Formats: sequence, C-alpha cells, structure tokens
Amino acid sequence: MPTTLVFGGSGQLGQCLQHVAQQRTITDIVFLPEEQADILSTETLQAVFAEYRPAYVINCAAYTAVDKAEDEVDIARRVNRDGAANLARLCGEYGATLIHISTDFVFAGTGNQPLTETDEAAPISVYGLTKLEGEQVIPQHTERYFILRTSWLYSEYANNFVKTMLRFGKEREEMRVIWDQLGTPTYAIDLAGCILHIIQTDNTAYGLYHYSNEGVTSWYDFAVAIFELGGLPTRTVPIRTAEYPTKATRPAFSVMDKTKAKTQLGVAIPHWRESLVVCMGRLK
Ligand SMILES: NC(=O)C1=CN([C@@H]2O[C@H](COP(=O)(O)OP(=O)(O)OC[C@H]3O[C@@H](n4cnc5c(N)ncnc54)[C@H](OP(=O)(O)O)[C@@H]3O)[C@@H](O)[C@H]2O)C=CC1
Ligand SMILES: Cc1cn([C@H]2C[C@H](O)[C@@H](COP(=O)(O)OP(=O)(O)O[C@H]3O[C@@H](C)C(=O)[C@@H](O)[C@H]3O)O2)c(=O)[nH]c1=O
Repeated sequence: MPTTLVFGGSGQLGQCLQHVAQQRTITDIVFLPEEQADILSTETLQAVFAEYRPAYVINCAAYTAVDKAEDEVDIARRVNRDGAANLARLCGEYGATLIHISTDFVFAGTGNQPLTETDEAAPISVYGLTKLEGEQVIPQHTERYFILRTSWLYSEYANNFVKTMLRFGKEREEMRVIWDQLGTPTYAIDLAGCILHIIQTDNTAYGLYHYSNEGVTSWYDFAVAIFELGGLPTRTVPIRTAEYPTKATRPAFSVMDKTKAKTQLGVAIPHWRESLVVCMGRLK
C-alpha cells in the first residue's frame, strides 16, 4: 500500500485503523498520536510531510467533546477547521490524497428522510459548526480529498456510547435514554475498513460521502440492544430530549443515505445490529 500517515492515531478511529491495518497486513502506514504530530503545529506538520512524503493522509484528529465545545469554541474551531486546513494545504503541496472524517452533526436534524450529500448542512452545535467549517476549507487547498461523514461511532476502543452503557448498566438498575433522536450507529472498525478500502483500491472518485452502518434506530433502542447483547438486566426507560438537558443541542434526525458510498466506493455496509454483535463479542 502507498505510504499513509494517520493523524489522531491514538483516538478511537485511529486505534480501529491500527487493528484493521494489522488484520490486512498493511505495513506502510504510520500512526501519529497528538504528542508526536499536533495538527495545529505547521512546523511539525511540515517536518512530518518532508520525512514521509505520504501518498495518503488520514485525518482522525478532532475536537469531539460535543457539550464542552459549547464553552470552548476557539479550541474546537482551531482543531476541527484550522487543523483540517493545515493538512489539506500540505496534501496539496505534496500531491497526497486526504481522507478526512466529518459528522452527522453538521445537519440540523429537522427532517425525516435519509440525508444525502447534497442536502443542506445547518449545524445546531459548536461541534457541528466547526466540523462543517473543516469540510468547507479542505477543497480550498486540494482537489484530492475524500470527506466521510459518519455518525454515532463506537468500538471496543476509547470512550463511546456502548462502553458508557455497559459501565453504567453494571452499576445501575435503570437507565433513562432518549428515544426521540434518530440516527444510525457506526462500528468504527467498519469505517476503518472502508477508509483502507479506498486506499487499497486506489479510488479516485474524490468528494463528500456518507458512511454509517445500515438501518435506523434511537439512542434508546440502541441502549436496549446493548443491554440485551451484554446480558445485563438493566431496565431502559425511554425519555424525551427535553428530559435529558445537555449543553449542546443534538439533531433529532440524522439518518444518512449511503447510496453514494456503496456505488462509488464499492463498499458493502453491515446493518448496525450485526456490527454491534461483533463488537460486543470482542468486548466480552
Ligand atoms: N466519536 C463519534 O461518535 C463520532 C466521531 N466522528 C468524527 O470521527 C473522527 C474520529 O473520532 P473519534 O476517533 O471517535 O474521536 P476521538 O476523540 O477518540 O479521537 C480524536 C483524536 O484526536 C486527537 N487530537 C485532538 N486534538 C488534536 C491535535 N491538535 N492534533 C492531533 N491530534 C489531536 C485526540 O487526542 P487527545 O485525546 O489527546 O485530545 C484524539 O486522540 C473525528 O473527526 C470525529 O469528529 C464523526 C461522527 C461520530
Ligand atoms: C449517557 C446517556 C446519554 N444519553 C443520550 C444523550 C445523547 O443524546 C445521546 C448520545 O450521548 P453521548 O454523549 O454518548 O454521545 P454524543 O457525544 O452526543 O455523540 C456524538 O458524538 C459526536 C462526536 C458525533 O460526531 C456524533 O455522531 C455523535 O456520535 O444519548 C441518554 O439519553 N442517557 C444517558 O444515560
């Protein structure tokens, strides 16, 4: 495989990429944690690009604390917008292809039909806004990019909803979980597989793509499935968003249409429950 650099290499998706790269015996891939490659340090980035001269750059680095971002607008914007711009600029200079990850939170979530890549983005949170700004700066620096919007990422690595539910579920008899926010969970291992597939197939259908698992669910139904598969007796109580106040507002409906990814990238996408079974098996 052509030389590939992964920024944000120790986050959830970064660790999933490491796992899948190992499974596929891909060796020409370098994982850079924040300590080694801060995407805000142009000096460090220049040195890293000059050393490796990558053909591909995968940007897994991001500011992902959705509620905290409401109070930390500046740092969220610097990482999610300026960091993306720094990488895109260098990719342009070096002729590398950038694979960047974005989010369903760029949508307002007021509709009820699966969202396509051409639907209007209108973020309702600082995190969503800064991620959209990141999407928008990339084409200003390079034409060779893939932006993959994904949603509700979970895996056996780092912190995520599945691990939170399992932890609380063991301690509590009852969990109150929102049922009026609909979307699709994405097993980060599946997304990692899709990213590496783009590189391994030398795909040049650059542009914006939606990628989540198949199907639709609510956080409540997702939690019910997690407890069921985890063999936990935890009672799950469906609540409305208003009953679970959070600093950031989240989209009520962010189900994404994956037709473009399936046709142009040639990926087969598992149903969210099928992938949850795999992840739960690994967590056990
Ligand atoms: N998690 C989710 O549910 C979803 C995530 N996404 C997107 O997917 C991508 C991957 O997310 P995920 O792996 O879950 O997120 P994580 O928060 O697990 O990983 C992000 C990584 O970026 C690192 N990072 C932060 N700032 C910098 C910086 N300045 N330079 C270099 N690295 C930095 C973080 O390091 P540290 O921890 O040390 O700060 C962390 O390791 C992100 O773009 C995110 O926006 C999209 C939809 C859903
Ligand atoms: C812990 C918990 C959460 N919830 C709700 C709150 C929220 O609406 C939903 C998910 O909460 P979390 O805080 O785990 O996840 P959240 O940070 O909202 O997840 C988002 O992260 C960013 C990075 C993304 O890009 C999004 O796609 C999405 O995955 O579940 C409950 O209803 N009950 C609970 O006990």
